Amino acid sequence: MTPKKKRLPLTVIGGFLGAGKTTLLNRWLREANGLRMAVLVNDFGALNIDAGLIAATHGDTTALTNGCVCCQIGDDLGRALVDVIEAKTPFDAVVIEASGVSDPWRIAQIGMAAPELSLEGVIVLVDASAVAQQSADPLLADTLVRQLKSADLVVVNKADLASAEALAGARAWVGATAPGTPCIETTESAVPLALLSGLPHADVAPHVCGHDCHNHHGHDNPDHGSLFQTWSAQPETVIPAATLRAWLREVPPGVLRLKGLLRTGDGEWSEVQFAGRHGSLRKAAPPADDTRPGVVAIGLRGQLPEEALKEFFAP
Ligand SMILES: Nc1nc2c(ncn2[C@@H]2O[C@H](COP(=O)(O)OP(=O)(O)OP(=O)(O)O)[C@@H](O)[C@H]2O)c(=O)[nH]1
Repeated sequence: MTPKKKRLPLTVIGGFLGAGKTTLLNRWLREANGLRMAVLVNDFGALNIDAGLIAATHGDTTALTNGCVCCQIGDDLGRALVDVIEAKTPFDAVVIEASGVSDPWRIAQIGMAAPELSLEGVIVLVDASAVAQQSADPLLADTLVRQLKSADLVVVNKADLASAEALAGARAWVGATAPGTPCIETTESAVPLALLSGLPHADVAPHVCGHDCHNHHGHDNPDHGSLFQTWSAQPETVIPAATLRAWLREVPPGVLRLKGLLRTGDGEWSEVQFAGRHGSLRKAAPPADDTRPGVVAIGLRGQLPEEALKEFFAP
């Protein structure tokens, strides 16, 4: 019997800004243990900080640039997927991290167009500690709902930061928005890699969700690129860790998400993160290549405090 050529499983990770997508990706890469995973990362912003954070520890990461993967860089994604499919040393799986403001289902559709790929599923993360506030914001709600409706599996993450009441609220919101979609709760995006093969295979049934797919994955308002705005800088000077920590305690209003890799001392680098009202700073290995420091902030258009950001990061 001739063995059937195995199609490359594709998984798309989506979810709102800061929900834990990169954390999940890094976890899987740590667990991959001999599996060769191709990772395509898209950030909403001029600098692709995520690719830097992942590439700092793992290889085979392709940064997709130019904003939101689903509506602006279909070609880039297509080209990156062809490279993965045609790689001399074959990959075992491909994972795409969608930007925090994009619709992961659109990305999955681009992937499904390639006969060499088979869609394992779309995993959508939700920040348990912030989703109540985010979904109540009329300007953010549509993006969150669209993401959730794309999911084959919903991961309610950051359970450690949420009160019992907030967790119950997040669970109820997921249940009402994407009824019947499997949902798990995690801290630090603890979704085992082994779970991948258990996801519905969209090449068998386009989407196992119990709804009309067209409506279910409605894309009536894909223009989220104009809803959000980014600001970025590449500060060459050292910003001491204590100064950054103090700033993170009082991030100016209007910043929904901020992340970066910065110099915090002589030969010392730190990863700065802010999402859902929580900021953190941790030491990072100095980048091996000539990566420059960089920081990206995201907010609703017109609400990003650009002057305050510039004053602090790029005076
Ligand atoms: N306390 C806590 N922090 C978490 C958890 N998961 C992720 N984080 C932190 O939250 C911040 C954002 O996590 P990321 O994995 O970068 O989120 P993301 O969804 O990739 O963010 P974007 O790409 O900007 O949309 C980082 O500082 C993480 O270390 C969690 O379960 N609990």
